[in-house]
Amino acid sequence: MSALLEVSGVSKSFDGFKAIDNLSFSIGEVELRAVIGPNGAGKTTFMDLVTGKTRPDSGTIRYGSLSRSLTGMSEARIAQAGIGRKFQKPTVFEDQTVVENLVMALKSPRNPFSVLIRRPPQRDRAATLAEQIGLDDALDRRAGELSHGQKQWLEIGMLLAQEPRVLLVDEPAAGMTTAEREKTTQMLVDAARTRAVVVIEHDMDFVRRLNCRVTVLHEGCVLAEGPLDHVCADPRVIDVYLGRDDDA
Ligand SMILES: Nc1ncnc2c1ncn2[C@@H]1O[C@H](COP(=O)(O)OP(=O)(O)OP(=O)(O)O)[C@@H](O)[C@H]1O
Repeated sequence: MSALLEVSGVSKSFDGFKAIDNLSFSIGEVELRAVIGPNGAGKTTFMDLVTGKTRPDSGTIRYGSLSRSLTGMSEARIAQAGIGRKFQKPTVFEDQTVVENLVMALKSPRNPFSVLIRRPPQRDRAATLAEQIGLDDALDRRAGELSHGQKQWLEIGMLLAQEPRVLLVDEPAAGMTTAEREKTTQMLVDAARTRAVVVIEHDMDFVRRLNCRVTVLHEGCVLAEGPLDHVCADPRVIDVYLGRDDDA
């Protein structure tokens, strides 16, 4: 499997504290990966480094066919290059409808007025995305009226509209009902059929349903990696993560 994203020997300290410590991590072109680990393990900082929000002190992050490292690029340029990120809190345009949100997010052309003049290809593409995220019966509803779970799906749809090659998703299941979690699992599994999807999650039932390779981070580096049952049986993982009631 060829790597789409390759993090090599990356370190990042905050005020002398090593949040990421010589981290090496790679993900394939088409892959679903869960990243788990105790609080403070460096999961969010890892995503901040990949998206350019935070600059590494050392190491390289290579992506796709780009010959240069992502580490010198701006956040906007990294996003344009095909790395999308979903934060924990949904950020949708509450006053716009579902279809308007999706049309605005479409890769090109980025023109909100196309919704008003109902340019068919864009509306059609938005409707297809709405179907993918289970909101096809809510196309003309204001995003502000949606439930928390539906807003999360809308944001996933808006990210998919950008046609990312890598999608980074931070704790998608937080605050969702069981039914919403199951739907979200399916959405991420489907999204990973054509791209790389990396999911940070604490909910182990959710991770189990993703049925994918798991990377366990601890103190800023990879503690274990492999199928969920394999990493869950690792005494080091039990010791630092699963065995601790406050983290599991
Ligand atoms: N901007 C920052 N300034 C100072 N310290 C930071 C900063 N960002 C992260 N850290 C520290 O780096 C460490 C790793 O934090 P990070 O948020 O990446 O962990 P995490 O694995 O995502 O944790 P959680 O599961 O609680 O979200 C923590 O000790 C955190 O306090």
